[in-house]
Amino acid sequence: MPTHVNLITGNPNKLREVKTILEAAGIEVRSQNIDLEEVQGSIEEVTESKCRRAAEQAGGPVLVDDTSLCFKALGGLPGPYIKWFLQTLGHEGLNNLLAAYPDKSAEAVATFGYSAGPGHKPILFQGRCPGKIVPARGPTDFGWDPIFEYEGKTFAEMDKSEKNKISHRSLALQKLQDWFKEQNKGSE
Ligand SMILES: O=c1nc[nH]c2c1ncn2[C@H]1C[C@H](O)[C@@H](COP(=O)(O)OP(=O)(O)OP(=O)(O)O)O1
Ligand SMILES: [Mg+2]
Repeated sequence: MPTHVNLITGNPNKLREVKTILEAAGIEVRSQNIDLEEVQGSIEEVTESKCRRAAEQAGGPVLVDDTSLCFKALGGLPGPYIKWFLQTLGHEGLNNLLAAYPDKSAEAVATFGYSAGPGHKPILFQGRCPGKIVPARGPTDFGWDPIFEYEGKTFAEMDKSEKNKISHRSLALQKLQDWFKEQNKGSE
């Protein structure tokens, strides 16, 4: 296990969740807020490019998190473009996108990219959480949490610890920790 990671993000809510999850496993989370250009493409392409840029700009090992929200009825859109859809349409507009479809199911997808430094190929770790899109319920402090329902509760209605147990982000970070452990074995 590395003793720390450098999470490059401009999102304080993400940072808080990643800190809670990784610091429980003994990995210190440092962070730099570098504004990274985000390209278009598949979820994996977007994360890989974001991670490469982050490593170049930070000049060392980095971790990034790119989060998608995929609507089944829309063939996976907005996907990695959820940030712009959310900013432009809001919670109500996102619900309205699905008005024409009976299927409200969605998937929250966290894709972390880890790079050992500039020029090193990013390694991706993905976690997916199934849910459905509902009219907003609960506190509105983090993104689309109020409109994403998992087993009867929106993410916003859950305690932070409850969300962190089942979320897309915690599933992805579990894979990252498993990989760190594997790497350690190899070097022993
Ligand atoms: O667990 C989450 N629950 C609710 N909303 C969330 C979550 N995780 C990300 N989000 C929001 C933030 C942004 O509107 C979009 C993802 O965009 P994304 O580019 O990954 O995040 P960002 O630009 O805020 O931060 P960063 O500097 O790490 O790229 O979904
Ligand atoms: Mg972003």
